[in-house]
Amino acid sequence: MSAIDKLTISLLQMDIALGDPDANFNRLEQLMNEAVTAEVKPDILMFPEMWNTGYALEEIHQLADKAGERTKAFISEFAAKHGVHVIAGSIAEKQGEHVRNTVYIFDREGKETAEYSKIHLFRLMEEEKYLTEGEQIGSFELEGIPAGVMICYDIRFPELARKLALGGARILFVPAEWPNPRLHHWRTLLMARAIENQMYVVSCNRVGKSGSTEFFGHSMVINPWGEVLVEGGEAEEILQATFELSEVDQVRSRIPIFEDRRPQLY
Ligand SMILES: NC(=O)CCC(=O)C(=O)O
Repeated sequence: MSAIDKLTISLLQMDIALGDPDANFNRLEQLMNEAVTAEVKPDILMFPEMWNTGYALEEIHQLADKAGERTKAFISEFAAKHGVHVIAGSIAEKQGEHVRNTVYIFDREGKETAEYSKIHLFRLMEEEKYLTEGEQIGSFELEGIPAGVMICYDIRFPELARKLALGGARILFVPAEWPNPRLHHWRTLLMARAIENQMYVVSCNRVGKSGSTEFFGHSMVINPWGEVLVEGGEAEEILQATFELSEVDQVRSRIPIFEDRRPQLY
């Protein structure tokens, strides 16, 4: 059993201004202030992929946050002030000569506890031409709960989700910028990752347009049985779900796939 059982998460399904970090920081701050109020106090906030710049890849080396300093200061202060965990979407982060697509995780005290850089770069959006891939998987603990994080295209690689699950993950977080016309893939892959690994899958996708590319939202929280607890529409919104980690144990003991695996054969 995990340290705490019940968690409430708020997903900030936002539009992203292409190549305009100031506008994106301002919009995100407004949404964060709407998401955490005296009446509503989620345990976790989560944002979409590359929310600081969008896919402004040709200018990404100028626009990326240097060592993530601006993002880290901003999120850390908010997390500590409101006592909330933050899965800070991902940002374009500059480290020396390299720009990576990186997610930072903050705890309720505002301390950064983990980071993960996308390991599978998406050629259809030319990420591999401008970005450097990460070299480590995204395993971490959130208040004693083993968890994992993958970014967008990563969900097409079931081996990665399985590795995180075998490492103990009970929740998988997926920030994304997943566009039309692949809604069917988005929903199916997220549900598959939840069902096959019997864990919660929590995804936050952006909305809006970038040139001719349209992003459809449909952020989702899916339980370990594969049921969708909440799903966004196609406009900006804050989605919320409350779930119990003990459901992971219930599903895993009902159909014990982790005991029945035959990895010696495959
Ligand atoms: N930002 C991304 O990784 C997009 C992935 C995507 O659209 C896909 O179909 O895969």
